[in-house]
Amino acid sequence: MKRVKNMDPGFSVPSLAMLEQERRILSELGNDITGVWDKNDLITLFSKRIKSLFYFTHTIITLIDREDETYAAFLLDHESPLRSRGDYPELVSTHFSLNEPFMQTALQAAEPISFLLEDVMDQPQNPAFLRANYERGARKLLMTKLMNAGKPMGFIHLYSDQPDSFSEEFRDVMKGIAPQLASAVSNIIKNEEIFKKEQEKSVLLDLSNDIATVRTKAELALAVSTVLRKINPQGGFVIRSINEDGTTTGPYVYGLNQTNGPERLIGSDEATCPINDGLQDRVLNSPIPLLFNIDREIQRGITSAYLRYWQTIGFKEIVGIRLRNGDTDLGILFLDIREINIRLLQGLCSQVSVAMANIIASEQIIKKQDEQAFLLDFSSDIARVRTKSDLQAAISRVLDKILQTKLSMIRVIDEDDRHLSPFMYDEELFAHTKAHFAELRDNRVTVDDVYTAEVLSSEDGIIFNIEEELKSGNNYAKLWETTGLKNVYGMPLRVGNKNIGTIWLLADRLSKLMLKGICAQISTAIANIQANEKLLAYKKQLEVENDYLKEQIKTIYNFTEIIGNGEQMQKVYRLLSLVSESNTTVLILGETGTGKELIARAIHNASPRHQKLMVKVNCAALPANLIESELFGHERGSFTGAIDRRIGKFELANNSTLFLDEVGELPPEAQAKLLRVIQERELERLGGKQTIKVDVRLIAATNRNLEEEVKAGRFRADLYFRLNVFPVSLPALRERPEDIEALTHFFVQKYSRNTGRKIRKVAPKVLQQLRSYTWPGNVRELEHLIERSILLTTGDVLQEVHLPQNTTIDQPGSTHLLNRPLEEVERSYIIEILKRCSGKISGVGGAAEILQIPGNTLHSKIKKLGITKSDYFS
Ligand SMILES: Nc1ncnc2c1ncn2[C@@H]1O[C@H](COP(=O)(O)OP(=O)(O)OP(=O)(O)O)[C@@H](O)[C@H]1O
Repeated sequence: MKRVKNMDPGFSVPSLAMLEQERRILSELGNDITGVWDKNDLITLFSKRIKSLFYFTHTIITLIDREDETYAAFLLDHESPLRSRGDYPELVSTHFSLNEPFMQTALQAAEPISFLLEDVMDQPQNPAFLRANYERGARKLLMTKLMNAGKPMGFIHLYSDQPDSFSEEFRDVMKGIAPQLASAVSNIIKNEEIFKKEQEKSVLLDLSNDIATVRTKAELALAVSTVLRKINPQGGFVIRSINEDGTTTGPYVYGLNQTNGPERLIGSDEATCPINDGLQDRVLNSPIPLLFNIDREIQRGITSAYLRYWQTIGFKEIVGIRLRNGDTDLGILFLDIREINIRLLQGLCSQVSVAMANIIASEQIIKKQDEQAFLLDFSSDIARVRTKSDLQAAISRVLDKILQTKLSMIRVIDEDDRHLSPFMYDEELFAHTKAHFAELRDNRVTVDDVYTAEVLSSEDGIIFNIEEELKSGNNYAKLWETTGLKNVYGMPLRVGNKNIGTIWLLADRLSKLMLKGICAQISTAIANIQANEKLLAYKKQLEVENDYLKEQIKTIYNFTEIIGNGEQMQKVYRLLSLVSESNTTVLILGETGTGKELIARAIHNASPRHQKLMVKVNCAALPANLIESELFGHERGSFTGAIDRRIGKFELANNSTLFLDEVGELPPEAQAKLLRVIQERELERLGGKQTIKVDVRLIAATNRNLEEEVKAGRFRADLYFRLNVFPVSLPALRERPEDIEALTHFFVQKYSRNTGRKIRKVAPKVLQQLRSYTWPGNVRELEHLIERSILLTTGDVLQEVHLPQNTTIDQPGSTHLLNRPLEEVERSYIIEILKRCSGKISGVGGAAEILQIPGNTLHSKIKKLGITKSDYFS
């Protein structure tokens, strides 16, 4: 509706009625405008009323931003011809500088001022919207300043496609209604602010209602999604929480809209990113929300996987704001929104933070409860453990199957408090690197070893990151790497305050509480196993001692009763009283059957060690290949036939006396070992690695002339000197005939008692016979003779003894064998065979082989029959 007056400048005098109408319209407009609170209302009202009076094509209201000296569109006309332009959104969102010539002119003008677009649009600094309007047909622009509290707050721009538009009258009208327009704009701004605040309040209030009931992550995700929908219905969000390690973050909860595609990052491995990635750290350090352009951040070189993922799902700009509870950073809320409303976001974040802290706290409580329940289960499993295999089973059940944790190695500290021996490990785990594993396993690790020392001295163990250990050249790391797990947990095993070993577990993650609990349980189990093993060893030792004792009781009569008070034996007694109480090594020399063992027992019984059993080893009675095992013991599997661990006689005699009978018969290797044990007072079992300290008193005996044996090279001189510390020589029976009577009476009594006979006397003739015999088998021979004779005696007097005829012994092949006792025949026959074998008893071509009896049996027979070397070497 073009106004006639404007269309025809010549028609200058308006009719009264027209003026009236104009005044009425303007006054109505003024009244109506002051009541406007909404942007659309204002522009509609303005266009409706003014366009019926004056001609213009479209309008726009801009507002000045004093802070950054700019102005930007505030109120747009729906009829603007610019709307069809591609750059329209940019034009209406651009903040133009106030300091360009066009705007400066408009600002300085006291009254509405018009411009011909042609004149101003191409001036270099002038705003782009001038040319844009021109291109859409506008020719003239009228700028009317809107004032608020004496300062310009903005402009109403009116455009016309007629270069002669905007008459003086129109400018007067605009000047007249400018204050009302300004106050309407102020109202709208205020109204918008109030509305915005109300909206914020209602958003936060709704959120706080929702948040109050949040207990789980899913509920938190829902609450944040709901609030976000109000702020930006299209946007998604991700909350990344700070992991336990304090250096990385991972996705915590998220809400991505439908267009954002699959949420594949969540829970996947790459989702964990370092905090210091150049973006997350910036957000965490900023008290206000930060807006990021994702493409730009990636161009800047930030490589974190979440950023690339967001790019692929179409996020363009992201606002990041830190989530904190008190002084503790919890994580970051990333929102897919373009506009930052600091107050709203801060309100949102503080509520989310509280909810998140609550969820984390309740998750921790649940986790702790789960862990405690788990440890309780484990502890009841462990309580049943008695053996290593029980423990291995319990560990594999719990660690492997439930915690995805592998046992690399348990080492326990040896008795020497210095070395650590492998106690348990999972060989399967290193199946591909068997050789390397075996090499490291067999290393004699000590408590001073770098990693072991570090672990043993730590309070709660050390976590070794395998990747970092590889870089730093840790030799074990190459082995660990093959398992594909990330960390090694080296933990001390302790019972009370005492370190008992180390445990090395492989896992990606383990909680401290669990680790401590598991290690405490395993420590107890190991201590129990060790105690149990000790108990079994004691039991075994007791059994061995017991067997030994039983065996000894069969052969031992009355140790303290040594018969014979003659001059020769008195000398012996004097020596015994000198040496018994000390720990000195005694070497007892004497022919066979002179009572060397008896004297050895007498020394032991008179020594402070008498509470414990004296242990005897007959060095002649054992095959050479078993002597070492007999003396020093062996570990299981140390040689063929060693099916069980065995304690040697040396260990058995710990804190007691070891009697080495027939020491002259020891083979050379055994002599060397014996020497070492005597020198060092410690030994190693065959096939064993551990050294065992022993406190043993040695008594050795031999019927050989050891000096000659040394000279002949059959006996080590150094061993001889070690044994010959305190020699005691026992007289042959023929050298002490004065004792024969007492010995005879002693044996008569003993065997009468044993056989139930009542022989009270020995005929003088018999005593005479006994005294005149040469006794090659010494006291033993006398004892056996009396035993035999008693069986043949019928009355209560021993009237007859059957002494061997020395002259006939040497002729066993003769007819004299007839009419002789079986034992004598046996004796003569054995001597004959021994002569033929040049004294060789066992082995190929030995007497035992010819006689077809075991070597040990032949030894016993030789002893029993009183056969000496002089019998067959003469
Ligand atoms: N003085 C003694 N009083 C009582 N019995 C004795 C005496 N001397 C030896 N005997 C007895 O003689 C037997 C042989 O003694 P013993 O075994 O001690 O001799 P030995 O010298 O060790 O013999 P061998 O060298 O053959 O091993 C034993 O039964 C022992 O009790």
